[in-house]
Amino acid sequence: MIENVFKRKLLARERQIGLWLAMADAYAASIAGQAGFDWLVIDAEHGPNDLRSILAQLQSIESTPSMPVVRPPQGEGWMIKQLLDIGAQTLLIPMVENAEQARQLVAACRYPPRGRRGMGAGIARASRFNTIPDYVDAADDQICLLVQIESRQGLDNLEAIAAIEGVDGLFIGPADLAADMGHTGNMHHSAVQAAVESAIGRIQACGKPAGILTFDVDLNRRYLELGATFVAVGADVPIFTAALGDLLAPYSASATRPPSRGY
Ligand SMILES: O=C(O)C(=O)C[C@H](O)[C@@H](O)CO
Repeated sequence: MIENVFKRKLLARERQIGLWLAMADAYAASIAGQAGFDWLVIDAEHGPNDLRSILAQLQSIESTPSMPVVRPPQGEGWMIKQLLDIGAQTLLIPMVENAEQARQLVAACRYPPRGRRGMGAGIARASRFNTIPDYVDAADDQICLLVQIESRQGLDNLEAIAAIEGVDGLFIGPADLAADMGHTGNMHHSAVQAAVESAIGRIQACGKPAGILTFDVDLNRRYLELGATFVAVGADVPIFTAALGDLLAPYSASATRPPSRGY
């Protein structure tokens, strides 16, 4: 069986530094994989990814030291089935707001009788095309399910969501949380930051690892100090945009200099 190193380290509470990939490009994913990040999010919620582009990125990351995490547009059973069959082992599910939703997600990630994942990996990449003889027996334990808490309702139900066996980590989405709290585009608002910091503590008090994404290095240091285990520190698109703007700036007043506000 292929070991999910991200999951092993997460459960051991080893700090893991990640990068968001929204370029939806396998060649760019290879470059990011060689840069030394522990984990890379292939983002199909806001990146223009489909099953084929996710597959290509999984294949290119496999030959690097990084571990892939796939974020589908939402937590639908049929999407999860396809992603697991192409070999994704770690999923990050957006907008999880209650325990029942979390329970359904866990079931979608596990074979019967523990869950309701459809049989068929024998013809898919997950089992390396049926060359992993014990795949069906060993698969469940290598799947890592991360759920995103990014609304007031999700915060209200945080403890109930964390209590679901099979939820391996809780990841705070500060941009969506800020929007839901009425501070759209301003995750730095003091009320949002207070909610984020409290959530990091509450997740750990439940005995689960906490994760988050921000492009702000000082906030990342703070979150790590507070005990966050898996922290994504940037995203490929804004990094590329800023680097191109910096390159062009000495020659042109029209160089693009986007604000780094983290949404
Ligand atoms: O709410 C958030 O924050 C997220 O879910 C991450 C966002 O999708 C975005 O900030 C990625 O750049």
